Amino acid sequence: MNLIAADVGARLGAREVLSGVSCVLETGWTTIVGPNGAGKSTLLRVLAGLLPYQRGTVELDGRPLADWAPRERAVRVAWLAQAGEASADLTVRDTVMLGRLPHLGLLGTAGARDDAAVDAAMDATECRDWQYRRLQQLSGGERQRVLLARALATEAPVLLLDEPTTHLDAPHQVALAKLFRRLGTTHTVVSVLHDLPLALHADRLLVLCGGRVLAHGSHDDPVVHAALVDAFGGAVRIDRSGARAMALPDLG
Ligand SMILES: Nc1ncnc2c1ncn2[C@@H]1O[C@H](COP(=O)(O)OP(=O)(O)OP(=O)(O)O)[C@@H](O)[C@H]1O
Repeated sequence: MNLIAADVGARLGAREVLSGVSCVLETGWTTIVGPNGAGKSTLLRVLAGLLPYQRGTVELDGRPLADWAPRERAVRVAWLAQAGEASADLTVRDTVMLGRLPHLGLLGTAGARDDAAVDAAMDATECRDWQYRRLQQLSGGERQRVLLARALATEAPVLLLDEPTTHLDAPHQVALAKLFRRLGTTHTVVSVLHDLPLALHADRLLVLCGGRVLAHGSHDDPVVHAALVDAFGGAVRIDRSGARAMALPDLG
């Protein structure tokens, strides 16, 4: 399932935050990178149908996003917010079960299918061991893994994840990158990441700066590397000496 943005322009207040953004997001793991304020979260919110835009079109599987009924869209597009909201009083399991809401009927009764999806999502982010603890009893990184599990529990074919690795330690960041790579073989995974070394493991990078797409392509594309250096004003250098390019801070 793909998401296609064509010439999207979006304003927040009086500011034009996205200008002429076009991109095709399809099966695979794409990471959006760019400096603070580049418009990454705004683009993700537009793609999720959470923010109206003033120009252009966004289509999910060939149909304008706005034409999808909210529940139809919610079972196809999962969303993880940058600072995800969750009730501190809920248990981990109940929080992850909220990801099943778009699937539940009018009575809202979860069945075996929902339980299985919740178990699989908790296993994927390693939070099943504390499924009966409340969110208020978790650390920042543990909470983040629960919120990611909530998004995964939707079993949506399109995952839009705003800074999913926030608060995570190195082993869990690596585990997530592996998960996204694996999911990317069947799903459309779009993440916003600030961690460039990790971002370069995505199948494709979308470099955003000043609300415009500077480049969109493979992690080994020199045009993408040049756009990264451009976007970060030379604070980043790309080392292409190894089997896979690395983005490194350039301290001069
Ligand atoms: N409610 C708002 N009203 C006006 N401008 C806003 C509003 N929210 C965000 N902006 C501006 O829109 C621009 C894009 O914001 P956005 O959150 O999309 O950036 P980002 O690339 O995700 O940044 P970061 O890396 O800091 O998370 C920023 O310049 C920001 O100041």
